[in-house]
Amino acid sequence: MAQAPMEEEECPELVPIEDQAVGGEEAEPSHSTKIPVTIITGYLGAGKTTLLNYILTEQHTKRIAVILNEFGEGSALEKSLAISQGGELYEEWLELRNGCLCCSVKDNGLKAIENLMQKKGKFDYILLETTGLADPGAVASMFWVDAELGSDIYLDGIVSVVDAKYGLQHLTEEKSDGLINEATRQIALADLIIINKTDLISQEELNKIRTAVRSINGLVKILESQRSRVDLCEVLDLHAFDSLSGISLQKKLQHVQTTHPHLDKSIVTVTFEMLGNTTEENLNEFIQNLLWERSVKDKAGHPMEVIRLKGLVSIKDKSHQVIVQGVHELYDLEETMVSWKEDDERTNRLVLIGRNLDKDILKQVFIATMTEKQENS
Ligand SMILES: Nc1nc2c(ncn2[C@@H]2O[C@H](COP(=O)(O)OP(=O)(O)OP(=O)(O)O)[C@@H](O)[C@H]2O)c(=O)[nH]1
Ligand SMILES: [Zn+2]
Repeated sequence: MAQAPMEEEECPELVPIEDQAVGGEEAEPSHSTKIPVTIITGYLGAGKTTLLNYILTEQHTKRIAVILNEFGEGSALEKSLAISQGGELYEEWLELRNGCLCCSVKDNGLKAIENLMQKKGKFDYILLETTGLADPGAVASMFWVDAELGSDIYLDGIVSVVDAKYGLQHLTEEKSDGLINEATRQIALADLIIINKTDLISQEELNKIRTAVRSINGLVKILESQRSRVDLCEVLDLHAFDSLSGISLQKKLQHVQTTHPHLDKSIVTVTFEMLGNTTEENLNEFIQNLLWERSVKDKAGHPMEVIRLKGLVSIKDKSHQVIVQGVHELYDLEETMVSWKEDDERTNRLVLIGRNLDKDILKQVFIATMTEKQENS
């Protein structure tokens, strides 16, 4: 179950979600009948639309719906949701009641998708292109949370297209409010990175951008492309957010290394492993202190800011490995299909991507949370 902190900001004029219980469909749709959504993000002009078009022309077995997510900054009250399928373009107008992306999209965007599916029949796949300045975390969260509401859509993965020529420049742009810039967020959150437009740069420049991307996200798979031409098996059906990714995550986690600040002074990947079992309660406490309370601080006293969290942990009395997923303040624990063998050493491995992260402190806090409650109980 994805967990979110209690909403503190006020969220005016939320449109109530109607038609929740249409017909007698009580059983949650099984995974195979749910429709995956891949979020395609990347800075302005990086090659997102080119990738979408490439997928649409290459993919002939799936009915793919494409959503151009023009929601975002600014005060525009109406935005269009264009959906193309098999070359036809449908457009629906959405009214955004306020400027808040997460609130408006959550209630209107999904509704529009669901309405469209009712009208046009089911799709096999949804591709959603965000605007270049979007924080994909907000968009990802809405699909993730909605999965709890019995929606038949699930988040498959976040793909970020990086402009080979201007990517470095985008990553170093400083925001006046001191927040993490969008280009960096898009890389931190990605399950797959495509460095596109490699025709425009030298091998040396390519190495530089690769290094920069890797320094931010130590976990992500990196592809290179021209005109966004990549093997579609690497893009679709990643299952990056569900327990099916348990096996591949296990392999991946073994190779992740803590990265060191490179460009942006502070965004890094930190990974650590702790032998033993934890409990669900302790794990929740650790994660909530980190993501919600922001009470875990680095040596200089800055709160650690986690954008993406992944892990495989061992919960006492559970026979299978448990996968931990986090995007911003949302997180989720789910039992995988990978069981602990008799002679396996039970272990917990976490990967965190974010700012002001200090591996030693994180490890200490994790251990402290693990032992604290066990002694009490
Ligand atoms: N040289 C070169 N140009 C490319 C490549 N891929 C895409 N382009 C061009 O780059 C421009 C932007 O591509 P888009 O796919 O529209 O980029 P986008 O990320 O969707 O852009 P926005 O939606 O405006 O943020 C277009 O003119 C493309 O033709 C590439 O590999 N090499
Ligand atoms: Zn585009």
